[in-house]
Amino acid sequence: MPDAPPAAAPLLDVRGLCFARDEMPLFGPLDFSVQPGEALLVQGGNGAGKTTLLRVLAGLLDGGNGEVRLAGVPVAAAARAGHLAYLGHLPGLKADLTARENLDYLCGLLGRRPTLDLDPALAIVGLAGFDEAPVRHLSAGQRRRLALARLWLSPAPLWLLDEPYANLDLPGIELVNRMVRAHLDAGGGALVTTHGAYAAPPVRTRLLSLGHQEAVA
Ligand SMILES: Nc1ncnc2c1ncn2[C@@H]1O[C@H](COP(=O)(O)OP(=O)(O)OP(=O)(O)O)[C@@H](O)[C@H]1O
Repeated sequence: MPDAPPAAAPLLDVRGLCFARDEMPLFGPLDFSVQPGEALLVQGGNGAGKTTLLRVLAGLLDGGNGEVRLAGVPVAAAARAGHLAYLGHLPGLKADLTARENLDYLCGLLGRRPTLDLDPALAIVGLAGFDEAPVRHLSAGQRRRLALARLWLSPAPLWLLDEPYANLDLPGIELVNRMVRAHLDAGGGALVTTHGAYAAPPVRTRLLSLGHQEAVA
């Protein structure tokens, strides 16, 4: 009988991840993984460490101890940006560049799905017609939508989404949910932080409350 094919490595596998600030432990040790097709919801109150966790995972913040594997391979913090897509509180856009120039710049820096172009991505997030607008003229929600266009263009299978619903109207919340669902259907995975007080993606989701993890679906 032929051997069963090896199981795919998790998109993200975290072992013994701890973080302390000024020698005060904030979280950990944490052990969790994200499989292809799965979202992990990171919950906790204000100041619990959700943003810190995502920034440590994205390699934007030093000081985390433990092992982080991406698709089965240990990846040092400094090398992680090219392997995942991070959507933070601040959209990471350049205010003086136009919406389209920002996408062009970020895709040049971080890569782009070859099957997708910038204009369709702008249209998907509801920014058709805003391509030549400088980002400083966009509202907070429009900037968040532009950051979502960048996310949609990213070739990275793992998304780290910090409060992705912030500043979005109801259609924007539904847009995030559609994007997450499509990304997971295509074999991607996501970590999504939320206070739990409002929207969460309607997808196969496990829950990570900082300090303990439980299956909810
Ligand atoms: N740059 C910083 N310097 C010092 N302490 C910080 C810094 N950033 C965050 N903290 C502290 O670290 C803790 C965790 O902050 P973090 O932003 O990760 O929490 P959070 O769970 O994302 O909170 P919220 O739900 O309010 O966004 C908080 O006590 C915060 O005050």
